[in-house]
Amino acid sequence: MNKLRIAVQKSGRLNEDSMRILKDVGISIDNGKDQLKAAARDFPVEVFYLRNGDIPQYLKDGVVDAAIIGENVLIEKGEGINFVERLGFSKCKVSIAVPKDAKENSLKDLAGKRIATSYPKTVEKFLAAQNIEAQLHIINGSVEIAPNIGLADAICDIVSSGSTLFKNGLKEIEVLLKSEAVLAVSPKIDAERQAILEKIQFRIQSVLKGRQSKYVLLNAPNDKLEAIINILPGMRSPTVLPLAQEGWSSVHSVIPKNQFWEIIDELKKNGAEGILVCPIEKMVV
Ligand SMILES: Nc1ncnc2c1ncn2[C@@H]1O[C@H](COP(=O)(O)OP(=O)(O)OP(=O)(O)O)[C@@H](O)[C@H]1O
Ligand SMILES: O=P(O)(O)OC[C@H]1O[C@H](OP(=O)(O)OP(=O)(O)O)[C@H](O)[C@@H]1O
Ligand SMILES: [Mg+2]
Repeated sequence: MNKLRIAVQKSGRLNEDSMRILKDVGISIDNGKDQLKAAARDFPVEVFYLRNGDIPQYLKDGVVDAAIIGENVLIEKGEGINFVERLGFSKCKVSIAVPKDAKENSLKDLAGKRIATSYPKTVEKFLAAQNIEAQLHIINGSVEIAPNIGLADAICDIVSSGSTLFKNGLKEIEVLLKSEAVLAVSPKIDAERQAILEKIQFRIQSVLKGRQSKYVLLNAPNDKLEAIINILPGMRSPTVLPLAQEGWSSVHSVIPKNQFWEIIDELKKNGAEGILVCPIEKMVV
C-alpha cells in the first residue's frame, strides 16, 4: 500500500504544534527530527521534515502529498495549491509597518518608497491592486531592522503580538493578510493517498472540535432545571440524570470554549452548584 507523504516544518514555530496534531490523530512517529523522513507506526503515513519555505515547491512537484504549513507561505509561494483545513495554531498577520514617527499612514503613501520584505509576491500583489509602485528589497530574516539601518522606508513581515515592531520603533499601517497553519494538499495527489488524507482530515476535525469545546457537569435543584437547560447548548441537548438526593439532578453538556466564562456565570446565577469542567479529547458529531 502506498503511504501518504506529509511534510512538516523541521524546526521552528510550526514544528511542535504540527507534531502534536499528528499525534492527536493517531500518527505516532518514533524517531523525530534527526531523520529527514520517518514512517508512522500505526498508519500508512510518512512524515518529511522540511524547511517551511521549501514546502510549496515539494507540493507542486508532488514529492509530498500534503503538508502542515503557514497559509502566508502558501499565498506567497504556493500558487495552485489548495488547503483543506485550517488548524487553529500559528495565527499571525502579514503587515506593512513604518517607523513610528513617519508621515506615511497608508499603502498609498508608499509610492516610490523602499520596502524590505521576505514576502515580495504578496506585497507586489497588494501594491499592484492599488496601482502603487514601490521598490522591494528582499531579505530573509530580521526584516524589522531594515528602516533603522537605512535599508528601507517600510517593511512587510509577520506580526503576531506586535512586540518585534514595538522594539524596533515601528508602527503597523496596513494588514495585508491573516494567516494560520493549514493542511495543504498537492495538486498531484493520487486517489489512494487522497483516501488516506480524507481519513486524517476527518480525525483532525474531531480533534479541533474537541479543542474548541468543554464538557460541563453540574448539580441543580429540579425547579431550576428549565432555566439551566435553556442556557446550555449541548451536542443535541443536555443530559439530565437524577441525583441520589431527591429533588436534585445532575446536568451534563458540551459548551463552546470561547463562551465558557459567560455560560458559567449564567449557570451560577440560575442556581447551578458543583460545576465541573473537563477537556474534550475528540468530538465526533
Ligand atoms: N511570531 C509569530 N507568531 C505566530 N506565527 C508565526 C510567527 N512567526 C511566524 N509564524 C508562522 O509560522 C511559520 C513558520 O515561521 P518560522 O519563523 O518558524 O519559519 P521560517 O523561518 O519562516 O521558515 P523555514 O522553516 O523555512 O526556516 C510562518 O510562516 C508563519 O505562518
Ligand atoms: O509580533 P511578534 O509576536 O513580535 O512576532 C513577529 C516576529 O516573529 C517572527 O520572527 P521569528 O521570531 O520567527 O524570527 P525569524 O525572523 O528568525 O523567523 C516574525 O518574522 C516577526 O519578526
Ligand atoms: Mg520566523
